[in-house]
Amino acid sequence: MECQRPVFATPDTSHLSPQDFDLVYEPAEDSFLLLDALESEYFSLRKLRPTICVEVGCGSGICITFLASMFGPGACYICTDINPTAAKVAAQTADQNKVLIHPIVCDLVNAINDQLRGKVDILVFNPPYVVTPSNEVGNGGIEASWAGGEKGREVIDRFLPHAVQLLSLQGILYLVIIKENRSDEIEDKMRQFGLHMTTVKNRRAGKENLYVLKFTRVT
Ligand SMILES: C[S@@+](CC[C@H](N)C(=O)[O-])C[C@H]1O[C@@H](n2cnc3c(N)ncnc32)[C@H](O)[C@@H]1O
Repeated sequence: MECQRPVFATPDTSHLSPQDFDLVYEPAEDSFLLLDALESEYFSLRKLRPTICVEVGCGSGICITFLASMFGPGACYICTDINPTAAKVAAQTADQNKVLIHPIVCDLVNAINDQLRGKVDILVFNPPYVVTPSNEVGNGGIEASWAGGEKGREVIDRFLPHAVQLLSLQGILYLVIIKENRSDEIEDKMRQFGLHMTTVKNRRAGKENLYVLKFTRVT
C-alpha cells in the first residue's frame, strides 16, 4: 500500500501585529515556497532521523517552527537572525505553536559554527536575495531581510562555506534564491566544496522567479 505524505499546517502567526511586521520580515511567497519544499521532502528528511535542525535568518520563525512541528521534540531546533527583534518574535511563534526552538542573535552562523561543525542534519536559509546596491547590505533592521547586494548574492556567498562546514555527512541544505542570483554559479561553487545541487521547487511570484535549491554531499 502506498504511504501518503502527511500534510503539515502552516504555523499560526496570528499573534503578530502589523507593527511587528514593520520590524521583522512578514512571511511571503518565498517563505511559503520553502515550507512547501520541506513538506515535499518529508520522507527523505525523516530517513535522516534529524537530531539538529538549523534555520539561518529566521525572521518571524515560521520555517523553524514548521520544521519543529514536522519532526517533533526528538530533535533540537536552532535559529539565528541578525535582527534581534526577529529572534524575539520567532520565540513567540514557537510558543504560539507549542514547539520549542532556540533563537540566537548573530551574523549568519557565527555563534554556532564551532559547536555544530559537521552536526547539522537539516539547514535552511531564505536569505536576503534582492539585487540592491552593496551599501544597503547588512544595515540591520527590516532592510536586512531583502538587501542582497550585487547579483543579490553578497549574503548568500558569505554563507555557503559555513553551510558546508556545518552539515553532517547525510545533512541537507535548503536555500531559497531568485533567478538573478544565478543558480549555475552557486552550483559551481558548491561543487567545488563537494556538494551536489538539485532544485526542489520553483514558482513565479509577481516579478520574482523563486527556487528552493537542495544541496547534499557527493558520496
Ligand atoms: C527573506 S527574510 C526570511 C525570513 C524567514 N526565514 C521567512 O522565510 O519568512 C531573511 C532573514 O534573514 C535575516 N538576515 C539577513 N542577513 C543576515 C545575516 N547576516 N545573519 C543572520 N540573519 C540575517 C533577516 O533579518 C531576515 O529575517
